[in-house]
Amino acid sequence: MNAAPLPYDPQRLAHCAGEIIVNVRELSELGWTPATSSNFSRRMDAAHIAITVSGRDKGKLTEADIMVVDLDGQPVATAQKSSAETLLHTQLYKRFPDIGCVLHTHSRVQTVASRLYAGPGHVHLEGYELLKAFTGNTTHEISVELPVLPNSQDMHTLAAQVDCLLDRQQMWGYLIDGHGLYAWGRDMPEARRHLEAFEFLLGCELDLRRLQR
Ligand SMILES: CSC[C@@H](O)[C@@H](O)C(=O)COP(=O)(O)O
Ligand SMILES: [Zn+2]
Repeated sequence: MNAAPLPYDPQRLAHCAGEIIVNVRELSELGWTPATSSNFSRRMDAAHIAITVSGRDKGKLTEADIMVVDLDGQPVATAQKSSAETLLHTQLYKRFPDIGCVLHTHSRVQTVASRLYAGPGHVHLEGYELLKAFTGNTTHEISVELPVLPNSQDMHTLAAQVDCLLDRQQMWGYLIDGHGLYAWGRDMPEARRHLEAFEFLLGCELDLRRLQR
């Protein structure tokens, strides 16, 4: 008996999975995905998202660790369990049709910064040449407020907080207190550039705080 045809293009899944695997291996080598933390996704088409399976070692991903969900986060043609934080990915894809990639990491710099700036609720980034790494910015003479949200194990609570922020401002990422960073872009290179820029700028802010004490 023939199996039912897949509702997505398997070659597109292979392409997206390959992109996730290669990039996440590099991020893991930097120490940004400790202890199976972090999750990653890529838009495949208008209705399907390739996303990491929950609980996998992100430094050792293979194609078997990437699955497909729909825009409501429901698994498609698989019994695997997607990331516990799937809703934080799908809310972005649903809301912004041009977002193509969402990256979430737990680096030490991101985690320490999230603790230090949870009180004010944002990290003020100003005067850095690297602010031009964020799409749309053409000068260092601007400021970017990176939001810091309270952590929660309830993804609906977190997603509601993110939605409130997205109603008010254009943004390329946010921190969650004691947790890590979400960053995104239209494709993998853009999302990765934003993620690396946040990591670098947060590292600068932490160094400045230490040196100015
Ligand atoms: C291993 S602790 C980190 C998790 O609780 C979570 O924050 C995380 O980033 C990974 O969850 P996952 O379900 O593997 O996508
Ligand atoms: Zn996480």
